[in-house]
Amino acid sequence: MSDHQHEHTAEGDPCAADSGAERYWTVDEHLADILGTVGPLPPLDLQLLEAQGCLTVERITAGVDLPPFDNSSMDGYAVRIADIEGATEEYPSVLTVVGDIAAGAADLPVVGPGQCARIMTGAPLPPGAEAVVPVEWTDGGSGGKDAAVGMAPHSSSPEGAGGEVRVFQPAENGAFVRRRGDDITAGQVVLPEGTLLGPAQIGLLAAIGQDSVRVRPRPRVVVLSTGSELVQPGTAVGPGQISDSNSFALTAAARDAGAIAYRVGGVPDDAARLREVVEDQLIRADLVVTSGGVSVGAYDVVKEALAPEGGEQPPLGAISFRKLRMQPGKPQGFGLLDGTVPLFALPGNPVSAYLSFELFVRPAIRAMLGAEEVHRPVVRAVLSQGLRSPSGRRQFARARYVAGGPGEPGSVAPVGGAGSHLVGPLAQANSVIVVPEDTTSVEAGEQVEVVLLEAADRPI
Ligand SMILES: Nc1nc2c(c(=O)[nH]1)N[C@H]1C(S)=C(S)[C@@H](COP(=O)(O)OP(=O)(O)OC[C@H]3O[C@@H](n4cnc5c(N)ncnc54)[C@H](O)[C@@H]3O)O[C@H]1N2
Ligand code: MOO
Repeated sequence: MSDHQHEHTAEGDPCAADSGAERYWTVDEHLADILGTVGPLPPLDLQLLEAQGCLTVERITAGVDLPPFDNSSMDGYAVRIADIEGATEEYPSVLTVVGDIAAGAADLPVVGPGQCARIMTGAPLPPGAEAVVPVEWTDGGSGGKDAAVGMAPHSSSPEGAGGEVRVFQPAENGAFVRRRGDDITAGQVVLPEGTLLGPAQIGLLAAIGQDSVRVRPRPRVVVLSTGSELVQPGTAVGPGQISDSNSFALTAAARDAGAIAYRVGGVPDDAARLREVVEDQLIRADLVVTSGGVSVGAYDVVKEALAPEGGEQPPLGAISFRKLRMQPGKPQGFGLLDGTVPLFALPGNPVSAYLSFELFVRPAIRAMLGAEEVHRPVVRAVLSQGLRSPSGRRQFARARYVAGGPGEPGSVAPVGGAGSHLVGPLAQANSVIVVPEDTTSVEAGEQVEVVLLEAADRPI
């Protein structure tokens, strides 16, 4: 066995120390419990920019035509086509300019035979006009024979809105005119139910005059970490202390999943204090995530606070603490606070906490958002180095995945060892290799299942 393979054995891993008597849940049973408990949040009307990244809950119908009126797609002259038939550079049509129409103009001149109106892009086509000729096809009203390259600004040259203009080319009926309703007609369904609102969809809603939209809102996720050893990053780390990294990683992961996430810094190992904090946070939480304090240690306060045994206080909710057939992430707590707010009590080891979030909390957040696909993408890839795995556990080994060429599987290499404290390699990983419960080793060259943690597409 190579040194590298040795690193990936479960030897020395605390998760290997099972008592045997207790019932273990499978990963799939735990996930089924979660997805059977958590559902989409009730819809809300949100301001357009608040709704970015959310899914619509009803189809959106336009109440207006777009464009709302016939208008010019060019800066030029609004003309009657009979007046410019056969026009050439040598024999231009000479038209009388009866007015100047800016975008937003409401009072429009009538264009009669032999007449035209100077018109800007987006300005309404005046009555009588049938087409627009771009200013480049004219002398721009200069009286000269040469084509104009542009128009003098109205403020410095108001005379351009009068006098005469020479047109050097004919145009077809409707040339450079954007017709009312050629984009969208009133009554048309512009976004089906379940549309993900990105920039273009938000722009469309604004274009049809909507300032709010009915969506599944982003869940508000409160992340708290427990442990008296924790200090906040930026403050001095004393003997036996460590920086609280879980609350940062999990808050970032919650945002990445599409939630509005609130990070609550470390709560000391004091069950009464933790109960208070959780109760306070319930005001703003659609989902609560804690890390630490769920194994069998004397200071594992999350269990004590949330599922007190024989205590005086009633439990805050029905939180079940269980062991899973997985590594990392063996101890897990899940249930509803107050009968409504899901709480995930994740293990404290940083790798366990983060991977538990990706595998269990992220799907719950996405289910609350109303997403159809709640899981990270899974692919098959060729393992580039042998890997050992504990028996009876589904192992999630941190890895780097490289996509293959067209029609080819990608390749995947484990990074770091199996220790749940290894945050360095975790930051290099873009995926996890899934080794099934009954597999204790996989050889280089074999295909494995890989969960991609960095999807190419966005959260929902
Ligand atoms: N006798 C046993 N001991 C342990 C078992 C077991 O079955 N029997 N399970 C081990 C496994 S597996 C895990 S995972 C951990 C879970 O422990 P807890 O959830 O109770 O977490 P803590 O004890 O509070 O902390 C574990 C570890 O993680 C560090 N930690 C905690 N919070 C943070 C944070 N916010 N940021 C960074 N690091 C954090 C903490 O300092 C500990 O080193 O239990 C094993 N033990
Ligand atoms: O099972 Mo624990 O690996 O360190 O979460």
